[in-house]
Amino acid sequence: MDNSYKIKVQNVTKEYDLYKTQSEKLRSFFSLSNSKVPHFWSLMGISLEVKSGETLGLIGVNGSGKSTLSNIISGIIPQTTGTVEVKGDTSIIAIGAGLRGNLTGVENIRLKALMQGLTNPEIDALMDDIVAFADIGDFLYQPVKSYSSGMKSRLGFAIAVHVNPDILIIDEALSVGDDTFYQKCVDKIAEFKDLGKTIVFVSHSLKQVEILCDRVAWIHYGSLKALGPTEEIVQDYRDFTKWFKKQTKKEKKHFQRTMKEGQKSFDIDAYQAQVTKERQAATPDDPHVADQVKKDFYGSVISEKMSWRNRILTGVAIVAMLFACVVNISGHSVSDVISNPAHIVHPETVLHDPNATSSVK
Ligand SMILES: Nc1ncnc2c1ncn2[C@@H]1O[C@H](COP(=O)(O)OP(=O)(O)OP(=O)(O)O)[C@@H](O)[C@H]1O
Repeated sequence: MDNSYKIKVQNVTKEYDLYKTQSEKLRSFFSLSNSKVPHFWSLMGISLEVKSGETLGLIGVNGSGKSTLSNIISGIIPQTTGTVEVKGDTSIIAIGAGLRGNLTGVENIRLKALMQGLTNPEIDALMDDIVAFADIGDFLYQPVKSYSSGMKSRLGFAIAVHVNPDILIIDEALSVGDDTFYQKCVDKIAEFKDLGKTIVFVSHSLKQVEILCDRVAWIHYGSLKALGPTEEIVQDYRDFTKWFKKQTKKEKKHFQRTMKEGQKSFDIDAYQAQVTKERQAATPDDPHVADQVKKDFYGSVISEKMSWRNRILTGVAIVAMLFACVVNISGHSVSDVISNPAHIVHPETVLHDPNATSSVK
């Protein structure tokens, strides 16, 4: 196995605002509301590398952040902070990921393949193989929204493995298929491994993880709890689930609540300060560490909230648009209204006054 990395994730966090309504979300986007929206940190600073030709498993309890991480690596959702370097074309297989519900299976095959950079003749040459692998019969000509989760998984898997990606991200795709399809997928994944492709494999099935993965990352309530050889990490995780199962109902609830509270109260500034301190300790002679950390945290992310500059520009654009609308309704030209603003509120005096100097548009 080549030791260079294919995927490098550094200090990645993901914050969600827990809006109650769409209007609350819209108001917050324009920062028109000061009401405190509760936050939730789905990821609280994940750093890991996936080596070229490696299969990395992502395991963890429900809601721990596995899909969030795989979606960030695939570029489906942006991270809140941190950097993600991906060398190669990823292709994600998650149930329904990237499939458009209103398009048929065949249309989805073409769309996803085109998005992956294939030409129409290349897609035509692959079509029969993809159709045979998916094996969903006439449903191929039906809109995907009518598919069962197993059918979506079959189609998604069939497309992803045939467009020849460098990196394959498989998120729980095997859990919904029947036994025949499962075996076909396992064989295909093994084929991919033999070809030296890089795979990120998200699964609750520790057996599948043991069969397929070289290393495993255990994501635990938004943090990277452990990363290492499959056997060791899977054993640690089994020990944890055994311990958890032994707890009383009340203890389990308390544990889960405490972990989730930690995700709600995560302090991104304190995390940035901690990373800065660690890097300064490692490179004490470098005076630019703080600036570099800031760049690493925020340099490659697009803010999901508006900056003050953009808010001002948006405000100016809205005022200009409203002004143009009112001028249009008044029947005057822009220059008339600017030289005599009263025209805007007395349009009829101009429209019907033959002595008026203003021109009517
Ligand atoms: N759009 C969203 N808005 C708010 N919270 C979200 C959103 N998407 C995910 N989350 C939260 O982020 C956390 C991580 O979710 P994620 O789907 O990544 O977990 P997971 O480990 O893949 O879970 P599972 O094993 O159940 O598939 C969960 O608590 C989830 O509720």
